[in-house]
Amino acid sequence: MPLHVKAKSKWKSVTIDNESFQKGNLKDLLCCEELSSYEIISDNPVVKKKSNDTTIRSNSMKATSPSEESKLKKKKKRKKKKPKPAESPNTSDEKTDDVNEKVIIKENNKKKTVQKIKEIKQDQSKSVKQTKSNKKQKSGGKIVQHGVIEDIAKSDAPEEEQDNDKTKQFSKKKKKRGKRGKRKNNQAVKDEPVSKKQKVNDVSKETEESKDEEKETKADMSEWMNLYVPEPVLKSLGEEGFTTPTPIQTQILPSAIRDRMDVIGAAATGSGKTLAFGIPLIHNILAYKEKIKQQLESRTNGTDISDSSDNEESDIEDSDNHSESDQDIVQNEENSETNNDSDEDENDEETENSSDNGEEDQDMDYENAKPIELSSFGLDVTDLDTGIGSDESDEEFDRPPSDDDDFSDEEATTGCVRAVNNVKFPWLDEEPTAPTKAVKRYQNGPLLGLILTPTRELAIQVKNHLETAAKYTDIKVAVIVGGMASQKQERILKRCPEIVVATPGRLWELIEQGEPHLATIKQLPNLIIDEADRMVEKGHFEEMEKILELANENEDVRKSRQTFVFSATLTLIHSGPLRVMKKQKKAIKMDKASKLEELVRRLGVKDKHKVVDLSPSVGTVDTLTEAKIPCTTEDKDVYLYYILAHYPGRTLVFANSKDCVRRLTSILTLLKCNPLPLHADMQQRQRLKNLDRFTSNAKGLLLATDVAARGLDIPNVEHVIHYQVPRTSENYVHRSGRTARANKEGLSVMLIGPEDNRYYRKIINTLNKDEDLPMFPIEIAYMNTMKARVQLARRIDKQEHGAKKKHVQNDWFLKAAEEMEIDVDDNLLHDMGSSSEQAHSKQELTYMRLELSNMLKQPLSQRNFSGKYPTKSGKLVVPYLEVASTKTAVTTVQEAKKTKQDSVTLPSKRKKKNKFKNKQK
Ligand SMILES: Nc1ncnc2c1ncn2[C@@H]1O[C@H](COP(=O)(O)OP(=O)(O)OP(=O)(O)O)[C@@H](O)[C@H]1O
Repeated sequence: MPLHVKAKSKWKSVTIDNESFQKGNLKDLLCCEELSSYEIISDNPVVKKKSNDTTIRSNSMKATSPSEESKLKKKKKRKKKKPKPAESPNTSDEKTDDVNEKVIIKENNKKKTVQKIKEIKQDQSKSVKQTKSNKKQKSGGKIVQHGVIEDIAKSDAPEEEQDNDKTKQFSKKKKKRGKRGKRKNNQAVKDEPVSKKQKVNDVSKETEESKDEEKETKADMSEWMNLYVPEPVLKSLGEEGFTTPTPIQTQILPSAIRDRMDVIGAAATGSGKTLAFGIPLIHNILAYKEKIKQQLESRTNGTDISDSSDNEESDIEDSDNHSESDQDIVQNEENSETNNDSDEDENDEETENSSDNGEEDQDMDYENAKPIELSSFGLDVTDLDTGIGSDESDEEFDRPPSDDDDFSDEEATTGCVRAVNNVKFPWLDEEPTAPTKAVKRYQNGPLLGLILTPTRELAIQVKNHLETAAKYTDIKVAVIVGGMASQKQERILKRCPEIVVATPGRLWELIEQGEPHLATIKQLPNLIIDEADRMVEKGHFEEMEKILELANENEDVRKSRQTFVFSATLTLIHSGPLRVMKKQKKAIKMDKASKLEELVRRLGVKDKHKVVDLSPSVGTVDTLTEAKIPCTTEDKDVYLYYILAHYPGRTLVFANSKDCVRRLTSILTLLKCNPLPLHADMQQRQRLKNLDRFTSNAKGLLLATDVAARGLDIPNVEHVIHYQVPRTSENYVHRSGRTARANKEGLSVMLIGPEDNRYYRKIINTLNKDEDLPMFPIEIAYMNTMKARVQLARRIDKQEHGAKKKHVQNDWFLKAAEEMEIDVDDNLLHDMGSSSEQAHSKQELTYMRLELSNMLKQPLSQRNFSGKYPTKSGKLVVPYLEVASTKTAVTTVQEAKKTKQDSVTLPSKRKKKNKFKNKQK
């Protein structure tokens, strides 16, 4: 079959040294030219296939006569015919010589391709640059031949083409298949002719994959090795970059996993307590599941389960206890109702009737809205257009609750994706002939771990944390908290998650309703109480006590259960004022031991338990810088504004009441500080939305009550400001612990008004702070302008909020009267003033807003400015003073502290020097 070369670039002359001519080797040669880009064209339509624009170096002879051309072709043919025809698997007697030739060419090509791959693989270890230069150095002729043959081979065989396509598809799939697939694919690459480009691509893909694998294996996890961490958890820890266990994790894991002891853990905020209880929990569940699986297998094989389980080691004792419990579960569940409604419409909007207790976890009000993404909290909740930070944000606080307001569907991404039929657990009674059914049932097992937390946000966070740690297992984690429709949570529970993270109120509500999965709480093998000191506070969580009562009902179950009790302030002791102690001679001083004893008793912890107390003696971590600003109550707003304006890092401001948060939100919004409120009276989705916004903004400002004080792990919070001093030392520790987490620096500042003084003293005493906290340095130059702004903002807020409050109350009263069909005496309603008075008030507000807006455009300080120098344009240029400090707040406080220390020590040094001089005299 005639083949033609179609030039795609210009022929370039090639110089040949004279010696070659003299030897007579090139007597027929007229000229020598080189073609770097070309296309092979065959008369056969099937062979008409383009070569790639492979830029190659070639030595070509341009024949000037037909005889010379034919000679050249013959030469080429002879070269190509070298391989034995027998080597070709496709050779057939019926085929033409041309076809034979092509097959031979293909075989030849295959060999070269394989050789090439080997070469390229070897070259992988060298730099890319080197590889390129190596290729250039190779003989041009060889590469030409390779290129030609490759193209012919490709075009020649449609079947082959298909195979190649398959190979490509396969190579796409291989990524998913992992190692095994990759090995197979490599084989495929060897067997098939592949283009050079494809080869290089494949090899580079392979290298990328092996790099990924390396990354995975590269993380040195040796420090976790003696801590009995399950393999899949190690893998996810490695991925998270957690190569070193924190001290609390190192201390707790062996006792919890190897010795299966109950653990009471106290360690500083941000020290990794969640994983300290999370890893043992995951371990226990994996061990339990493995045991059940083995039992199932032995059942299906006709072996007696009890025999095999009796002979097991290590975990056996515990597992046996579990199986004992399981028997109970079976009995228990047999009596319970079977649910088969996993196909329910997931888009229902339901009314929520949370019964959660405590200031931190109250019922939410609801309203309709669009779904939004809450990345950091892993939730999809419905959106609100209230625009926090906007002038309308006040409405949010005053609006009466609406019935159809709720979390959107599946907002709490529980990670429970399996459809579940029922919560029955009768795998032990299953016929050995039905292994698949039994395995399915086994997957829908009882509740294996319950984690109780005081707030919804913390519960969601813990759930996310555990899901990450357990991502290479089949363990399902669900969150059950108030503020979500209980029907949806019931659906989540039907999927039988092994772990439930919950706030006590909603959990108890569902238990009371007889939710079948939660009914297995009576056989609960793992219980964790996070922030335990808060959870057991008197009258705080009534439901908590009821849950514990139920879980501890069966003494055998309680004894076989593993219980974890954690908090940063578990061992914090309040000494109390000495004069009171002296007066009440009989008063017993609460010490660590008695505090823990009380916890053990109330939570049903086993008598033999391990206490790990790594909490710092001063309550807070070393990396936390603390400071104070003593001031009048009135000036607190100004100082707060000052800190925010000077140090615009991510800041969390705590106030003692929801009303204070509301007021500050309004004022700081007017001052364009973009605050985000967070308190228990807000709708749950708005709470999460604000947390998410705060987390994603490096200069975010969150104004919160103590609902955000415990456990929240928001990355890189730079400052915590206590607008009001917390009433307990525990709250001070937890609030301050939102910054300076995981060995990072952070600042905690207390604004101390006259009403805060005694609480401040108490905190300093309880936390054994050996000295008064340093003053937070303030530059007086800015204060007057700041004060004027703040005062105006306060006036606006007062007028606006006052009118709004009256309006809402009147509306509510009128509505109630209408429902009761009674007339309302006008005297009972708030006087909103005449219409002209109302119009006047509105106008006044507009002026004030305008004035504030102008004020905010002015510089904060006009020092260095005499006001005498008009510019070319005739306007005065007010020098703009950069208000944001170039130093961090932490550095500012630390430097001020050092200067103060120096100034204290200096006079005494001077005195000494003087004494020395006097003596000399
Ligand atoms: N071994 C580890 N290596 C690195 N980071 C870790 C490790 N363990 C936990 N962390 C990270 O440290 C941070 C704090 O952990 P965690 O929230 O568990 O602290 P905590 O002790 O429970 O704090 P708090 O008392 O405030 O609740 C988290 O971001 C967590 O992912």
